[in-house]
Amino acid sequence: MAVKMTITRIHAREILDSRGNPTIETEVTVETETTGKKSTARAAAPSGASTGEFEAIELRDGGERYGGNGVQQAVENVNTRIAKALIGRNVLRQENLDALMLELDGTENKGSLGANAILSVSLACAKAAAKALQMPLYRYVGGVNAVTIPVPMMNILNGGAHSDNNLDVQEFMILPIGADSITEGIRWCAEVYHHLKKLLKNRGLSVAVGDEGGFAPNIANEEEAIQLIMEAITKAGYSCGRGKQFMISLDAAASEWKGNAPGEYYLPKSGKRYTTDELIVHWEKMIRRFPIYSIEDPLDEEDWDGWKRLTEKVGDKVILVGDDLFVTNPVRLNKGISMGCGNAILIKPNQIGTLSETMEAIRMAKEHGYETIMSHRSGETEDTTIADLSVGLGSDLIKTGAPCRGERTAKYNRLIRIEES
Ligand SMILES: O=C(O)[C@@H](CO)OP(=O)(O)O
Ligand SMILES: [Mg+2]
Repeated sequence: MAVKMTITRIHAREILDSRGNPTIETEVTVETETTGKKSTARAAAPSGASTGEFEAIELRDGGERYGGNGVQQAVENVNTRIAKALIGRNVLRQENLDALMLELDGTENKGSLGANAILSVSLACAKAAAKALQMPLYRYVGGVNAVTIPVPMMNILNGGAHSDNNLDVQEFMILPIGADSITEGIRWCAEVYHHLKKLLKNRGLSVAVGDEGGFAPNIANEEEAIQLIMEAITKAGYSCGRGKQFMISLDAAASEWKGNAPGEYYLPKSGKRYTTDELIVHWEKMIRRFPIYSIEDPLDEEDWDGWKRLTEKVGDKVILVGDDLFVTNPVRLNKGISMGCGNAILIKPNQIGTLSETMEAIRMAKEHGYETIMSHRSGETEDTTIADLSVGLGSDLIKTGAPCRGERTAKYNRLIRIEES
């Protein structure tokens, strides 16, 4: 006999994210048929700043309230249209629930209900199901396969769209690849973070932080930023390089560098211009010079041919991560796989809008040998769902910001607890 856990209540509200912008949070209550016991769980949608052009639509109200950023329409969509369609359904049928919301939305990009509305319901349903079954979320989504903890990629220096002042590259991350556990890896990263702070202070540079908690000093260029980070790693007593304790990852977020025409790049802060081929040469040099584990969005989201050429040239030396390129979308990932673009995918559930499609993207990536990196957004809440998903869905890595700011540490701390369990 199939177990039935019926959705009895769905309620959304508008809350604040870490940038002080409104976002949507949804609560789902389910009743276990055999016992009559009720379980409630909630999930919130995060929000990006350097959003990919091909992401599912995040519904915002427009108008004057919250400068147009309100999500009252998305809240209304959950409390009326989605609630009506899902109440009475079995919460254990996640795929079915997600498919129902897609059907109800009826658009290609979830622009009718809003991907933020849909995601908050999709994740809250999974969390409520896990709670009703008295299991942690990672176990519910991963079953017996949930046995590995990802390596953290900590963004300790912010640039690009995440800070107004300094560098064109958006994120400078450290990876404790030599750590034996995530608890140890997180500690190493936090130690490096504090040494970087000291180094910056000693040089009279600002230690104010960007959106993801990394420092945002006025540094002249990317090379200097990486050198500083490597110095902080050494000062903290660790080694840096392939096969050593730490490696470095970058998120160029090059879709923010659109030039006048396709194949042309303009870096807004330094004022530099590149063609696709010049940028490829630039990345080849950077990889030769520094211990770089991965580069995310090294090229624009529409520069498929450039991605293919770059992957052919350096794909055996470095991980090339598609964020804006793939937008967690199985259709775009499929195109990238068949063309040979990149060798890893960033997984952001809110780029696609449902848990089922997120799982599909991960399944496809794994099947084709692409690394998977679970990721936060630059606008986050204290919701820790992605920590559980990273374990449950077997992500190789997780990027969720600096070891400071509560919305970031909430995820790292959750991973420490999962590891202990
Ligand atoms: O580009 C990214 O990878 C993300 C998260 O770090 O930034 P945003 O959420 O602003 O898109
Ligand atoms: Mg990115």
